[in-house]
Amino acid sequence: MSVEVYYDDDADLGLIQAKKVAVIGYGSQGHAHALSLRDSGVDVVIGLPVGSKSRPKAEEQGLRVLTPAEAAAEADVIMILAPDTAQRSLYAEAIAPNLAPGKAVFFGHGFNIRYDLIKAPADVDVAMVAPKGPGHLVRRQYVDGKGVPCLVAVEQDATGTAFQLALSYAKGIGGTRAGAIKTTFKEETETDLFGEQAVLCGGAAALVQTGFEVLTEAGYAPEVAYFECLHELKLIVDLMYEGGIARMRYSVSDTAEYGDLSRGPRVVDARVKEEMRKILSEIQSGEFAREWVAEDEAGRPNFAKWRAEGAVHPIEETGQKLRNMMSWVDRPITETA
Ligand SMILES: NC(=O)C1=CN([C@@H]2O[C@H](COP(=O)(O)OP(=O)(O)OC[C@H]3O[C@@H](n4cnc5c(N)ncnc54)[C@H](OP(=O)(O)O)[C@@H]3O)[C@@H](O)[C@H]2O)C=CC1
Ligand SMILES: CC[C@](O)(C(C)=O)C(=O)O
Ligand SMILES: [Mg+2]
Ligand SMILES: [Mg+2]
Repeated sequence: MSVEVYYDDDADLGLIQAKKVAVIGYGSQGHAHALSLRDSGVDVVIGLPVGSKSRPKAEEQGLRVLTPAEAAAEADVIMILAPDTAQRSLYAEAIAPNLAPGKAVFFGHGFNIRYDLIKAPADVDVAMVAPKGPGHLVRRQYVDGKGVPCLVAVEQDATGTAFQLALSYAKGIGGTRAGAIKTTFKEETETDLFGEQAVLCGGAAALVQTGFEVLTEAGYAPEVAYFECLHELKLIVDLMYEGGIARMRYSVSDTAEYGDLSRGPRVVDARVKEEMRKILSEIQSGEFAREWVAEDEAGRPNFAKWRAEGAVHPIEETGQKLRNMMSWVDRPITETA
């Protein structure tokens, strides 16, 4: 099955420049979309609740900030970049009452549409522009003249132009510099959740922490274990990013490559693969979504407990100390104006 990939020349920036865009939320993705759209010549307004701690940041960066309802009322395109768990009530209270035929509701991730938490009226466009990277890097890449690839999807095409408009939006945030892939809300949501749970965040964090624990519990210095299991991972992944696993294997020693080929499959073995399949089926069945929505409604007790446990894992203290010695590594996460 081949996918359709769109680049800058396939997208007409004029389509989004002709609209007023409300970006609702000014966090990781919100600030990146808003600032890059503005720099691409788009008329942007930010929607944030009164008292939101993001308000001063957006205002300092020269953006006009209204409440979500006011921003939605003014805009032709409403991009929802509040947390996934906040979107359902935000939509019901502030966005739905301010929709009109021909407007567009956009998402940066398909969670609320895929799991039927939001249902838009038939006369509006519903589309998605989902960058495949953290918001702060989406902005950094845009500023550096590069881009983070995006997934673009249309759930509802009331105007007949929803896809071209979404592609134009993707161009405005630098996505079509790297490539925008046409997909569906279902595919984006399920693969994004799987990727972050099994590989990118959950899998990688557990791999790093466990490797660090094995070395330090065996008596090796935490500093050596940190460099080995965390710091160097970025350098190894950089090679994979640039030229695939093959380039990484080309660059490491034969000894490392033999260890990789002979031991890697023992670490990520058939049991791990089976667990990954289970994780995927919980996503596909909606079990994960129900669990996460219930956890959020209960005040996030497990989330808070696990987050606190992670924050005091010994690798964090060791890392903090070592990163302080490498000024070029500890690059603060800033909202690049
Ligand atoms: N983080 C990422 O890089 C990626 C995120 N996404 C998707 O983008 C969306 C946004 O996620 P992310 O950027 O991580 O979110 P963040 O948690 O970083 O930021 C959320 C923003 O929304 C604001 N907010 C909170 N509640 C409301 C509300 N009820 N109404 C309006 N604004 C509100 C917050 O304000 P305050 O400061 O007051 O809390 C904050 O500005 C999600 O759908 C996510 O899945 C997709 C790809 C990557
Ligand atoms: C990998 C995590 C992510 O899906 C992302 C940055 O793409 C997210 O939801 O933040
Ligand atoms: Mg993602
Ligand atoms: Mg995600």
